[in-house]
Order: sequence, then structure tokens, then C-alpha cells
Amino acid sequence: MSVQALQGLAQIRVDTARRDAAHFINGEFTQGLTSKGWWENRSPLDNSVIGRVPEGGQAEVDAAVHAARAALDGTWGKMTVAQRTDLLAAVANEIDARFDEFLAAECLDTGKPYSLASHIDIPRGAANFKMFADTVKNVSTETFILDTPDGKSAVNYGLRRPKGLIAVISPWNLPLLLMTWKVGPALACGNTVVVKPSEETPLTATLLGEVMNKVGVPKGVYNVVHGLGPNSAGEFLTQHPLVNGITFTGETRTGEAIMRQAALGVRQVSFELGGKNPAIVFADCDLDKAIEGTMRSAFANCGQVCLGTERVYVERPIFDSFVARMKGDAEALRLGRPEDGATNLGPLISQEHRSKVLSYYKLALEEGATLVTGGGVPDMPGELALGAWVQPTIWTGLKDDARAVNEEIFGPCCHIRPFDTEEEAVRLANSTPYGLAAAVWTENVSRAHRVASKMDVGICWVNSWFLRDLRTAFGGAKQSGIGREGGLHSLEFYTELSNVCIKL
Ligand SMILES: NC(=O)C1=CN([C@@H]2O[C@H](COP(=O)(O)OP(=O)(O)OC[C@H]3O[C@@H](n4cnc5c(N)ncnc54)[C@H](O)[C@@H]3O)[C@@H](O)[C@H]2O)C=CC1
Ligand SMILES: O=C(O)/C=C/C=C(\O)C(=O)O
Repeated sequence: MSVQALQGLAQIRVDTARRDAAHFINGEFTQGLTSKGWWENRSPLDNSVIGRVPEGGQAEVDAAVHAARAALDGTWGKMTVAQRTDLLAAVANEIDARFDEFLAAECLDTGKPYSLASHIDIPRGAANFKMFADTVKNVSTETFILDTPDGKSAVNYGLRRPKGLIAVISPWNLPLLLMTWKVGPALACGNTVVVKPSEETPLTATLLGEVMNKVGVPKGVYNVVHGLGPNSAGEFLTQHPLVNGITFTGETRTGEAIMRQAALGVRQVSFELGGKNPAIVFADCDLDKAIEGTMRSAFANCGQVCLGTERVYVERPIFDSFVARMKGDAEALRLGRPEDGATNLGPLISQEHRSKVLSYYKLALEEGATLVTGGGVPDMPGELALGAWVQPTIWTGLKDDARAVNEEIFGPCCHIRPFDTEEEAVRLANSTPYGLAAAVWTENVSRAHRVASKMDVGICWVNSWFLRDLRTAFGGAKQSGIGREGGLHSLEFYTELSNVCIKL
């Protein structure tokens, strides 16, 4: 990135920094109907106050839900697919046009490096609208001709209609990416949405409201209510009787709570939950690629990616060299400010999350880990010393039943363990209650197919990680989720499929 571009981003950063968040209800920004209160949005970089966020309560949720329901019966509900998808393409173009603003807002909330967010978070924000607009324009449904007893026939065809009002509960690790991964298909299918973004990351969801207004998305189609989870906007929204479906990405335990809330009125859910993802590195891998890929999968976004690798199984002949190279590369990672082009890693999202990650750093040692590198808090200069920084950390030597090997930590850390046979590696990889993603590193194509087919996961990458084709099924097995989203799979959740049977 050029120096001028960086200066531009720094300027935007300051402007954005002065902005308090607002709810976006029925096309209007509002800072509250009932003054439930505010919380301070703090920068994970240095704990400074970025701005304030209004806490939505039942009144804000009711207002947003009623606006969203009215929009279903208004202009939006009457649009043709072409009109709707043209609008969503315009949303994507407007995100691209305001790329720097989205980038600055996302990095302000999360502290993640511009280099990461400019390649992943913001482009995916636009792509999520464009891809699902394209998908719904080209979708067909099943048809069957039935021979009837009178010697004639009947024709059956499937008809997809919007599900209605979708509640979107999104997390803080990839805020715009994960929120639009739900809002894009929901709107493409003709639904309306009420979004409850994570309390840690209110800015890009708010900014998207400006985009919706600018391109002419009708009022009430996209709504945002800020708030917390239990006994706050999250719970009020997911319990609301006028909500028809709930899509959520976040922790498995939160998914359980939301599922209980969704049970009222038997609303459908789509969940992408936690992971404790394995990588299996065979001795026949391309070691350079395996190291590079495992470094990214363990440390990208400071380890705060549900698809990230926290367990690495390495075939014994290359174990020592693999660990040594990971150690060297982890120690070379540079922690720093988002706008610094040399930064590889930002801070964790919050002091609270850092306490959780550090408690696992402590626990791993208590459980008998050998610390390869990291394990604590880095010395950061100046005001950064107040931020939520942790060291990239690698352990070896833990037992298979150690909590640090089985529980999602969601930080920049991994445990590396040797294995001797393919069967052992597969058994170990499948040994947790989670089943989100796996990475397999081998140059043997037959082995790649064989091992991938035995992984109890929703996504298995071979010789890659986080290589996303948005048309494919995405979701988790076991306790890592319910349902699949992506491409046509998203239609299963965001539309109601009815069969029309016409007697001829
Ligand atoms: N993508 C993932 O798999 C993510 C996993 N995590 C993990 O979860 C842990 C907790 O982090 P949180 O931010 O608290 O994640 P969380 O899963 O509790 O929260 C995610 C979203 O759910 C909302 N929420 C929480 N309780 C709710 C309820 N009862 N009803 C409706 N909405 C509710 C939150 O307000 C937020 O918008 C982290 O330490 C991390 O380990 C966190 C974020 C993303
Ligand atoms: O690419 C995606 O759609 C999602 C990626 C990451 C997550 O879902 C996550 O970290 O929660």
C-alpha cells in the first residue's frame, strides 16, 4: 500500500473514531427509543474509547421487527428478482466505493491489520452480496410429471418463497464478512433482516445502513439493533414471535441458548459454531507449503477464526523440523498497529477475551505442556501496553485428553503432536466434540482423498486453508453447527420451498 493511501486511511480512522454507533431502524439512524443505556466501545489496541454504543432493548427490537415485517408487504416484497438483485449488486458496488471507510471502521473496532482486512474482510463484504444476487438469478427448482389414475397426469414443481423475517446474530472476529454472509443471501431471497451485531464490533453494521439508503434499498429491509446477548437485544430478538428464522455464528454454548430461544414458536435455525480444528501434516507434504499454511491457520486474525487450526498432528519423521520451523516463523511475527504495513498480528478483541486466552496459556503449562514459544503477554511500546495483546504460542507434549487440546481457545496458539500412522492421525483429528474444519497436508493424491473422506467435519482443506468458494456448502458437523450455507445451500434456510401440484 502506498504512503498516500496509508495517510488517507489514517485520516479516515480519526474521522470514524469520533462517531458513536446508532441503531438503524426503518431506514433511520436512531440512538435509542428507551435510553436503556450506552456502553463504551474500546479499542483493543490500547483500551482507549472509540465511541459509545446505545444498548437496544425490547422497544428497539419491536420497532425493528415491525419495520422489517412491514417491508415484506411493501415495495420490497413486490420487487421482481431482477430488481432485487440489481439493488444488491449496487450494495456491493457501494461497499467497494467506500472500501477505505469500511476498512478503517473494521480495523478500529477489531485492531486487525489493514493488510488482512483489505484482503479478506472488506472484499468479502461486497462479494457476499454479489454472489448471492447472482445465485438467485440462476436458480431452478425440481419438477415431476405424475401419471394419474384417470390416465392423465399432474405436474409438480417447487416454488421458493422468502422465509420472512430473519434475525442475524453475528460475532466480532470477522464482523462485516460474517454479517453479510447472512444478510446477502437473506435479502437475495427476498427476506428482510434485523441484525444484532456483536457488542464488540458495532461500526461496519452501522455503516452498511448508509449504503442501503444510498442505493435505495427500501426502508425496513435492513435493520440493526445494537445490544448485548442475554436479557438484551440478542435475546429479545431471537425470542420475538414475528421472527421466522435465526442465523447465528459464534460460540457453541451461545448456540445452545439461542436454540432454546428459537424453540418458542418452533423457528428454524442455521448455526455455525465453535471449532477445535485439526491439521494433519504427512511426511510426504510439501513442507514449505505446510508450514506457511499452518502458520496462517493458527495465527491469522490473532487466532480468532473459527476455522483456525489449534491442533497440529505431524508425522514423526518430520516432527522436529516442523516444530523448529514453526517456532522460528512464530517468533518472526510482528505485532503492531493496523496501519503499519509490517504488522502481521493485531491484538485480541478485548481484555475479557485476553483473560480467557491467557487462562488457557496457564492451563496448558499446568497440564504438562512443553512451551515451544510465546505463552504470555508481549512488551508493547507506549499506549499499546494497555491493549489486549498476547504472544503467538506453540506447545508440544500435552496428553490427548488435556483441556487445552480439546477446548476452543480462539487465540494465536496451537499444540503440535507427532503421529505414526494414517489411522492414528485420523482418529486423533476426529477426537473432539467439534467438527468444523480440517487441513490435510500431503502430496499423495490417493491419501488426500482417503483421509478427507474420513474427517468428521464440514470443510476439509487439502494443501490449503481458508480457500473459499462461496458456491460450496459451508458449516459444521457435530457440535460445530446446524445446517449448511453457501451458494444454493443457503436457499435451504433462507427460503420456504413449497410444492405446487397441478392436475392436467
Ligand atoms: N466464530 C466463532 O466461532 C466465534 C467464537 N467465539 C468464541 O466465543 C467466546 C465468547 O465470545 P462472545 O463474543 O461472547 O461470543 P458469543 O458467541 O457469545 O456471541 C456472539 C453473538 O451472540 C450474541 N449473543 C450472546 N448470547 C446471546 C443470547 N442468549 N441470545 C442472543 N444472542 C446472544 C452476542 O451478543 C454476539 O452478537 C469467545 O471467547 C470465543 O472463544 C467468539 C466469536 C466468534
Ligand atoms: O468464509 C466464511 O464464510 C467464514 C469464515 C469464518 C468464520 O465463520 C468464523 O471465523 O466464524
